[in-house]
Amino acid sequence: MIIALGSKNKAKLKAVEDTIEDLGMKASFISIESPSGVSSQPFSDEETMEGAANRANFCLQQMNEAEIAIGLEGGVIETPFGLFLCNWGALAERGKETLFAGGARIKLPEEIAERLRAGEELGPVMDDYSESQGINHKEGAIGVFTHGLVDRATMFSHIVKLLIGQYEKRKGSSS
Ligand SMILES: O=P(O)(O)OP(=O)(O)OP(=O)(O)OC[C@H]1O[C@@H](n2cnc3c(O)ncnc32)[C@H](O)[C@@H]1O
Repeated sequence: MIIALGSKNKAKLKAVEDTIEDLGMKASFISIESPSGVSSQPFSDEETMEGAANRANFCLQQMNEAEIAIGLEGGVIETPFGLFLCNWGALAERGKETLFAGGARIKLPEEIAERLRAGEELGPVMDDYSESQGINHKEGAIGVFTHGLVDRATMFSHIVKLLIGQYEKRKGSSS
């Protein structure tokens, strides 16, 4: 079985690799850059979900050899308690309804939230905050603000498991 991923982001690649290994799946995976079709900093669950679904569907269209394609998208969501990280995954399969799964959420510190509300993107803001480069490919904001206990790859691997689990359940139900 071939699984396609609609991104070249290292944390997302690791999440899919780790999941295939953890689940002992007989699967190989390929990845291509896929457009999200939403703003570069999604600001709601709906926009983040749409980005994930667009990436998965684009990827499946481009990759004929793939049975399923996964799109993973990061965003933020405004709540009465502050601005929270939100992450979504979508799994596309030919002729079937797209499956969705959401990831863990944590509140962003107000100094980060204010910069996002003013129009900046989380990736560069996190690099600036951490005095590092490419945090979105490494531990991510979730890793930085959980003292490394849950990094971006771990958070996304949970989403990928939720997607593969729903896919397997659907496959089992229809056979
Ligand atoms: O290559 P792609 O797949 O586009 O990965 P990305 O990290 O650049 O893009 P996302 O669509 O996942 O995230 C949207 C924006 O939010 C940033 N972002 C999201 N989650 C983040 C996190 O946990 N840490 C740092 N930046 C994050 C990211 O860098 C983008 O600027």
